[in-house]
Amino acid sequence: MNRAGAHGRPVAGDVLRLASVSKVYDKTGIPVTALKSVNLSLAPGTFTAIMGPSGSGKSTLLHCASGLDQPSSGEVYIAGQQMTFGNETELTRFRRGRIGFVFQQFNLLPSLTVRQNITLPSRLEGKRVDRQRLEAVVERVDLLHRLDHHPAQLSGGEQQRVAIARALVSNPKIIFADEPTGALDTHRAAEVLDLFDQAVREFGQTVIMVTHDPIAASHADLVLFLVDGQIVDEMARPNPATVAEEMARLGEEVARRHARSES
Ligand SMILES: Nc1ncnc2c1ncn2[C@@H]1O[C@H](COP(=O)(O)OP(=O)(O)OP(=O)(O)O)[C@@H](O)[C@H]1O
Repeated sequence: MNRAGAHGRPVAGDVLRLASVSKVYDKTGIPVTALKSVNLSLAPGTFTAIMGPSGSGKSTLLHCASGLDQPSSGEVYIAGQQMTFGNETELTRFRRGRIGFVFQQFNLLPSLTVRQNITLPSRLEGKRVDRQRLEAVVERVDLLHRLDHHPAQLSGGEQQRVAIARALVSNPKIIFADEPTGALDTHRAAEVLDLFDQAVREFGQTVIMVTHDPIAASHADLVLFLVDGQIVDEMARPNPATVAEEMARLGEEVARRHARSES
């Protein structure tokens, strides 16, 4: 069980806590339950991967935990502060400074330089960018020589490193990464995963990442496995072979379950 255990008991100092978070999509009149009373707690300075078969609720979990979407019920806490799902302005304010994002498609602004992209969230907040932090982060992602370039002049891997620097520079409580290596070749993917490792070890960052890739997941301290909207298993000290095996096992279990419900 993850740190909160089956009952979602709070653990002092958690960076992320989900208490009985459920999500039902009901726009079309046919309700789809994507998350079923999920409890989860993450300690600071940890790297967690979320895996599961297609449609198991990984993206929904990431979106509800990061305030990109609103749970149907349950509570989300970031560093002890409850996320209030009032209006978009309130949520944006809550996320700023607390939450960093890294997406599969990088989401950089093409008209801005690398430096401007990295510092944009702080500038939107009206905060001065800490020069020392900026330098340390840019050096760590090895982009010092590219600060005045535009995203179109960079490779995919370099663009993702800009996105990671952007997420790191404001020193958020937690970084949510959605398939961050999905658009990269193996070599670039490894570089990006090493950066997450270093962000956790050197900067004490907390990272939670959705991935389909057992190799990417094996960089995490802990892998959580989702099936039908529930965390059904977890694996500490994962390696690519054990993660792939577990995914195969869960895939077979889901296929059997669906075959039974159809017969
Ligand atoms: N906006 C929506 N409206 C209705 N149903 C949705 C919506 N978004 C997701 N779902 C459903 O919720 C369930 C979980 O979806 P989710 O995208 O979270 O899964 P996932 O594990 O991230 O899938 P994948 O690995 O294929 O990206 C699925 O059954 C999906 O069809």
